[in-house]
Amino acid sequence: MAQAPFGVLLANLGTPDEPTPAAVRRYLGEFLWDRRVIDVSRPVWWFILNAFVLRTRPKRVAEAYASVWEAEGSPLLAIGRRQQRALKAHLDAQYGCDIPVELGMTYGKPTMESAGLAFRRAGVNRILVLPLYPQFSRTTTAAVFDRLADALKPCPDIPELHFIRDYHDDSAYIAALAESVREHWATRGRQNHLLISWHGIPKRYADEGDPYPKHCKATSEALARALELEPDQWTMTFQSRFGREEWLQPYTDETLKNWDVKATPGIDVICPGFAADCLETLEEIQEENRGYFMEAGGEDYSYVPALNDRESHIEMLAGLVERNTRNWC
Ligand SMILES: C=CC1=C(C)c2cc3[nH]c(cc4nc(cc5[nH]c(cc1n2)c(C)c5CCC(=O)O)C(CCC(=O)O)=C4C)c(C)c3C=C
Ligand SMILES: [Fe+2]
Ligand SMILES: [Fe+2]
Repeated sequence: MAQAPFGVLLANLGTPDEPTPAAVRRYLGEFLWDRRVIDVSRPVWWFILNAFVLRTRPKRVAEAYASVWEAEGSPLLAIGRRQQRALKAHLDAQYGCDIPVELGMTYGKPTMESAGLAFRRAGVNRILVLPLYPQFSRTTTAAVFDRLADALKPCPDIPELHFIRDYHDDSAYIAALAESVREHWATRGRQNHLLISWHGIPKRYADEGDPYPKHCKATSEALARALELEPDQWTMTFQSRFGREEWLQPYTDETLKNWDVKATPGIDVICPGFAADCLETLEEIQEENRGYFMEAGGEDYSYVPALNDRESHIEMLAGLVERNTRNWC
């Protein structure tokens, strides 16, 4: 086979190795120490993190992970591996050569270093970095950038890199989301309303210039347009609050607890910011938040799965790769 013109690094957040308090503690210790995620002054945050957060949170969160753990491991990693294999098969056929596709996590395994080593072994010195975050945020996309730069620090030479910053308004991404909702309606029945839930960030980060909420709004509006929804047929909210600071509003859990169930007894819920299902969708959205809605008197609550390794998602990612590597082919 011909020499590969480039490699693709699929980057995602990372996940614990096991659904145990010890493994979750290791994972959270690395994740929550990143200044891109939490920017509180280091001595103050070191004390809060070690004296409180890492003493209490891992046990509860490990139980939540255990409830969604798959035979292949954490859903985020298991689905990430399936995405990696499917994208590679697609690109190999498209380019007629062996295109290395590696998975690298910002926190935990597989590390960015292991991905870099695989590219070196394959002999590629041009790498397309594709963070699996459609909407840019300093807390996720910029953290990939930092982690990659750290991984490259010991290298005497570095590869040529192209970094995809976001794809929140990519037409194939919006079409894949709309297709997944239509398919869900066809198989599970259509509810009265679509709730579009996004992982939140502290409001202060947005006030300081993080474009994340603007990207979420643009994706939500484009999806609603693609599905021909009227403004009163969809709502956008933010989930996964952490700490005491104000986060982006409206909050998903509060919205569901106060839902007007008489007017709208059934809802479909989608989380377009997650390229792969994970703890935040499978446990927090599909279980915990369903509970709030049903307790409020709701009748039907139906979660539309993430794009995961569905064909239209892989084709969309292959399209991004193609457009961003034209100079290299
Ligand atoms: C200050 C804390 C956090 C910010 C800011 C944040 C932003 C953010 N996160 C994602 C995507 C994911 N987050 C996931 C889990 C998770 N997130 C936080 C905290 C912040 N996230 C924590 C503490 C956790 C772990 C679980 C817990 O302790 O509650 C995951 C799932 C990982 C998995 O293993 O399944 C994802 C994915 C985005 C997109 C985002 C900002 C845009
Ligand atoms: Fe998060
Ligand atoms: Fe959560």
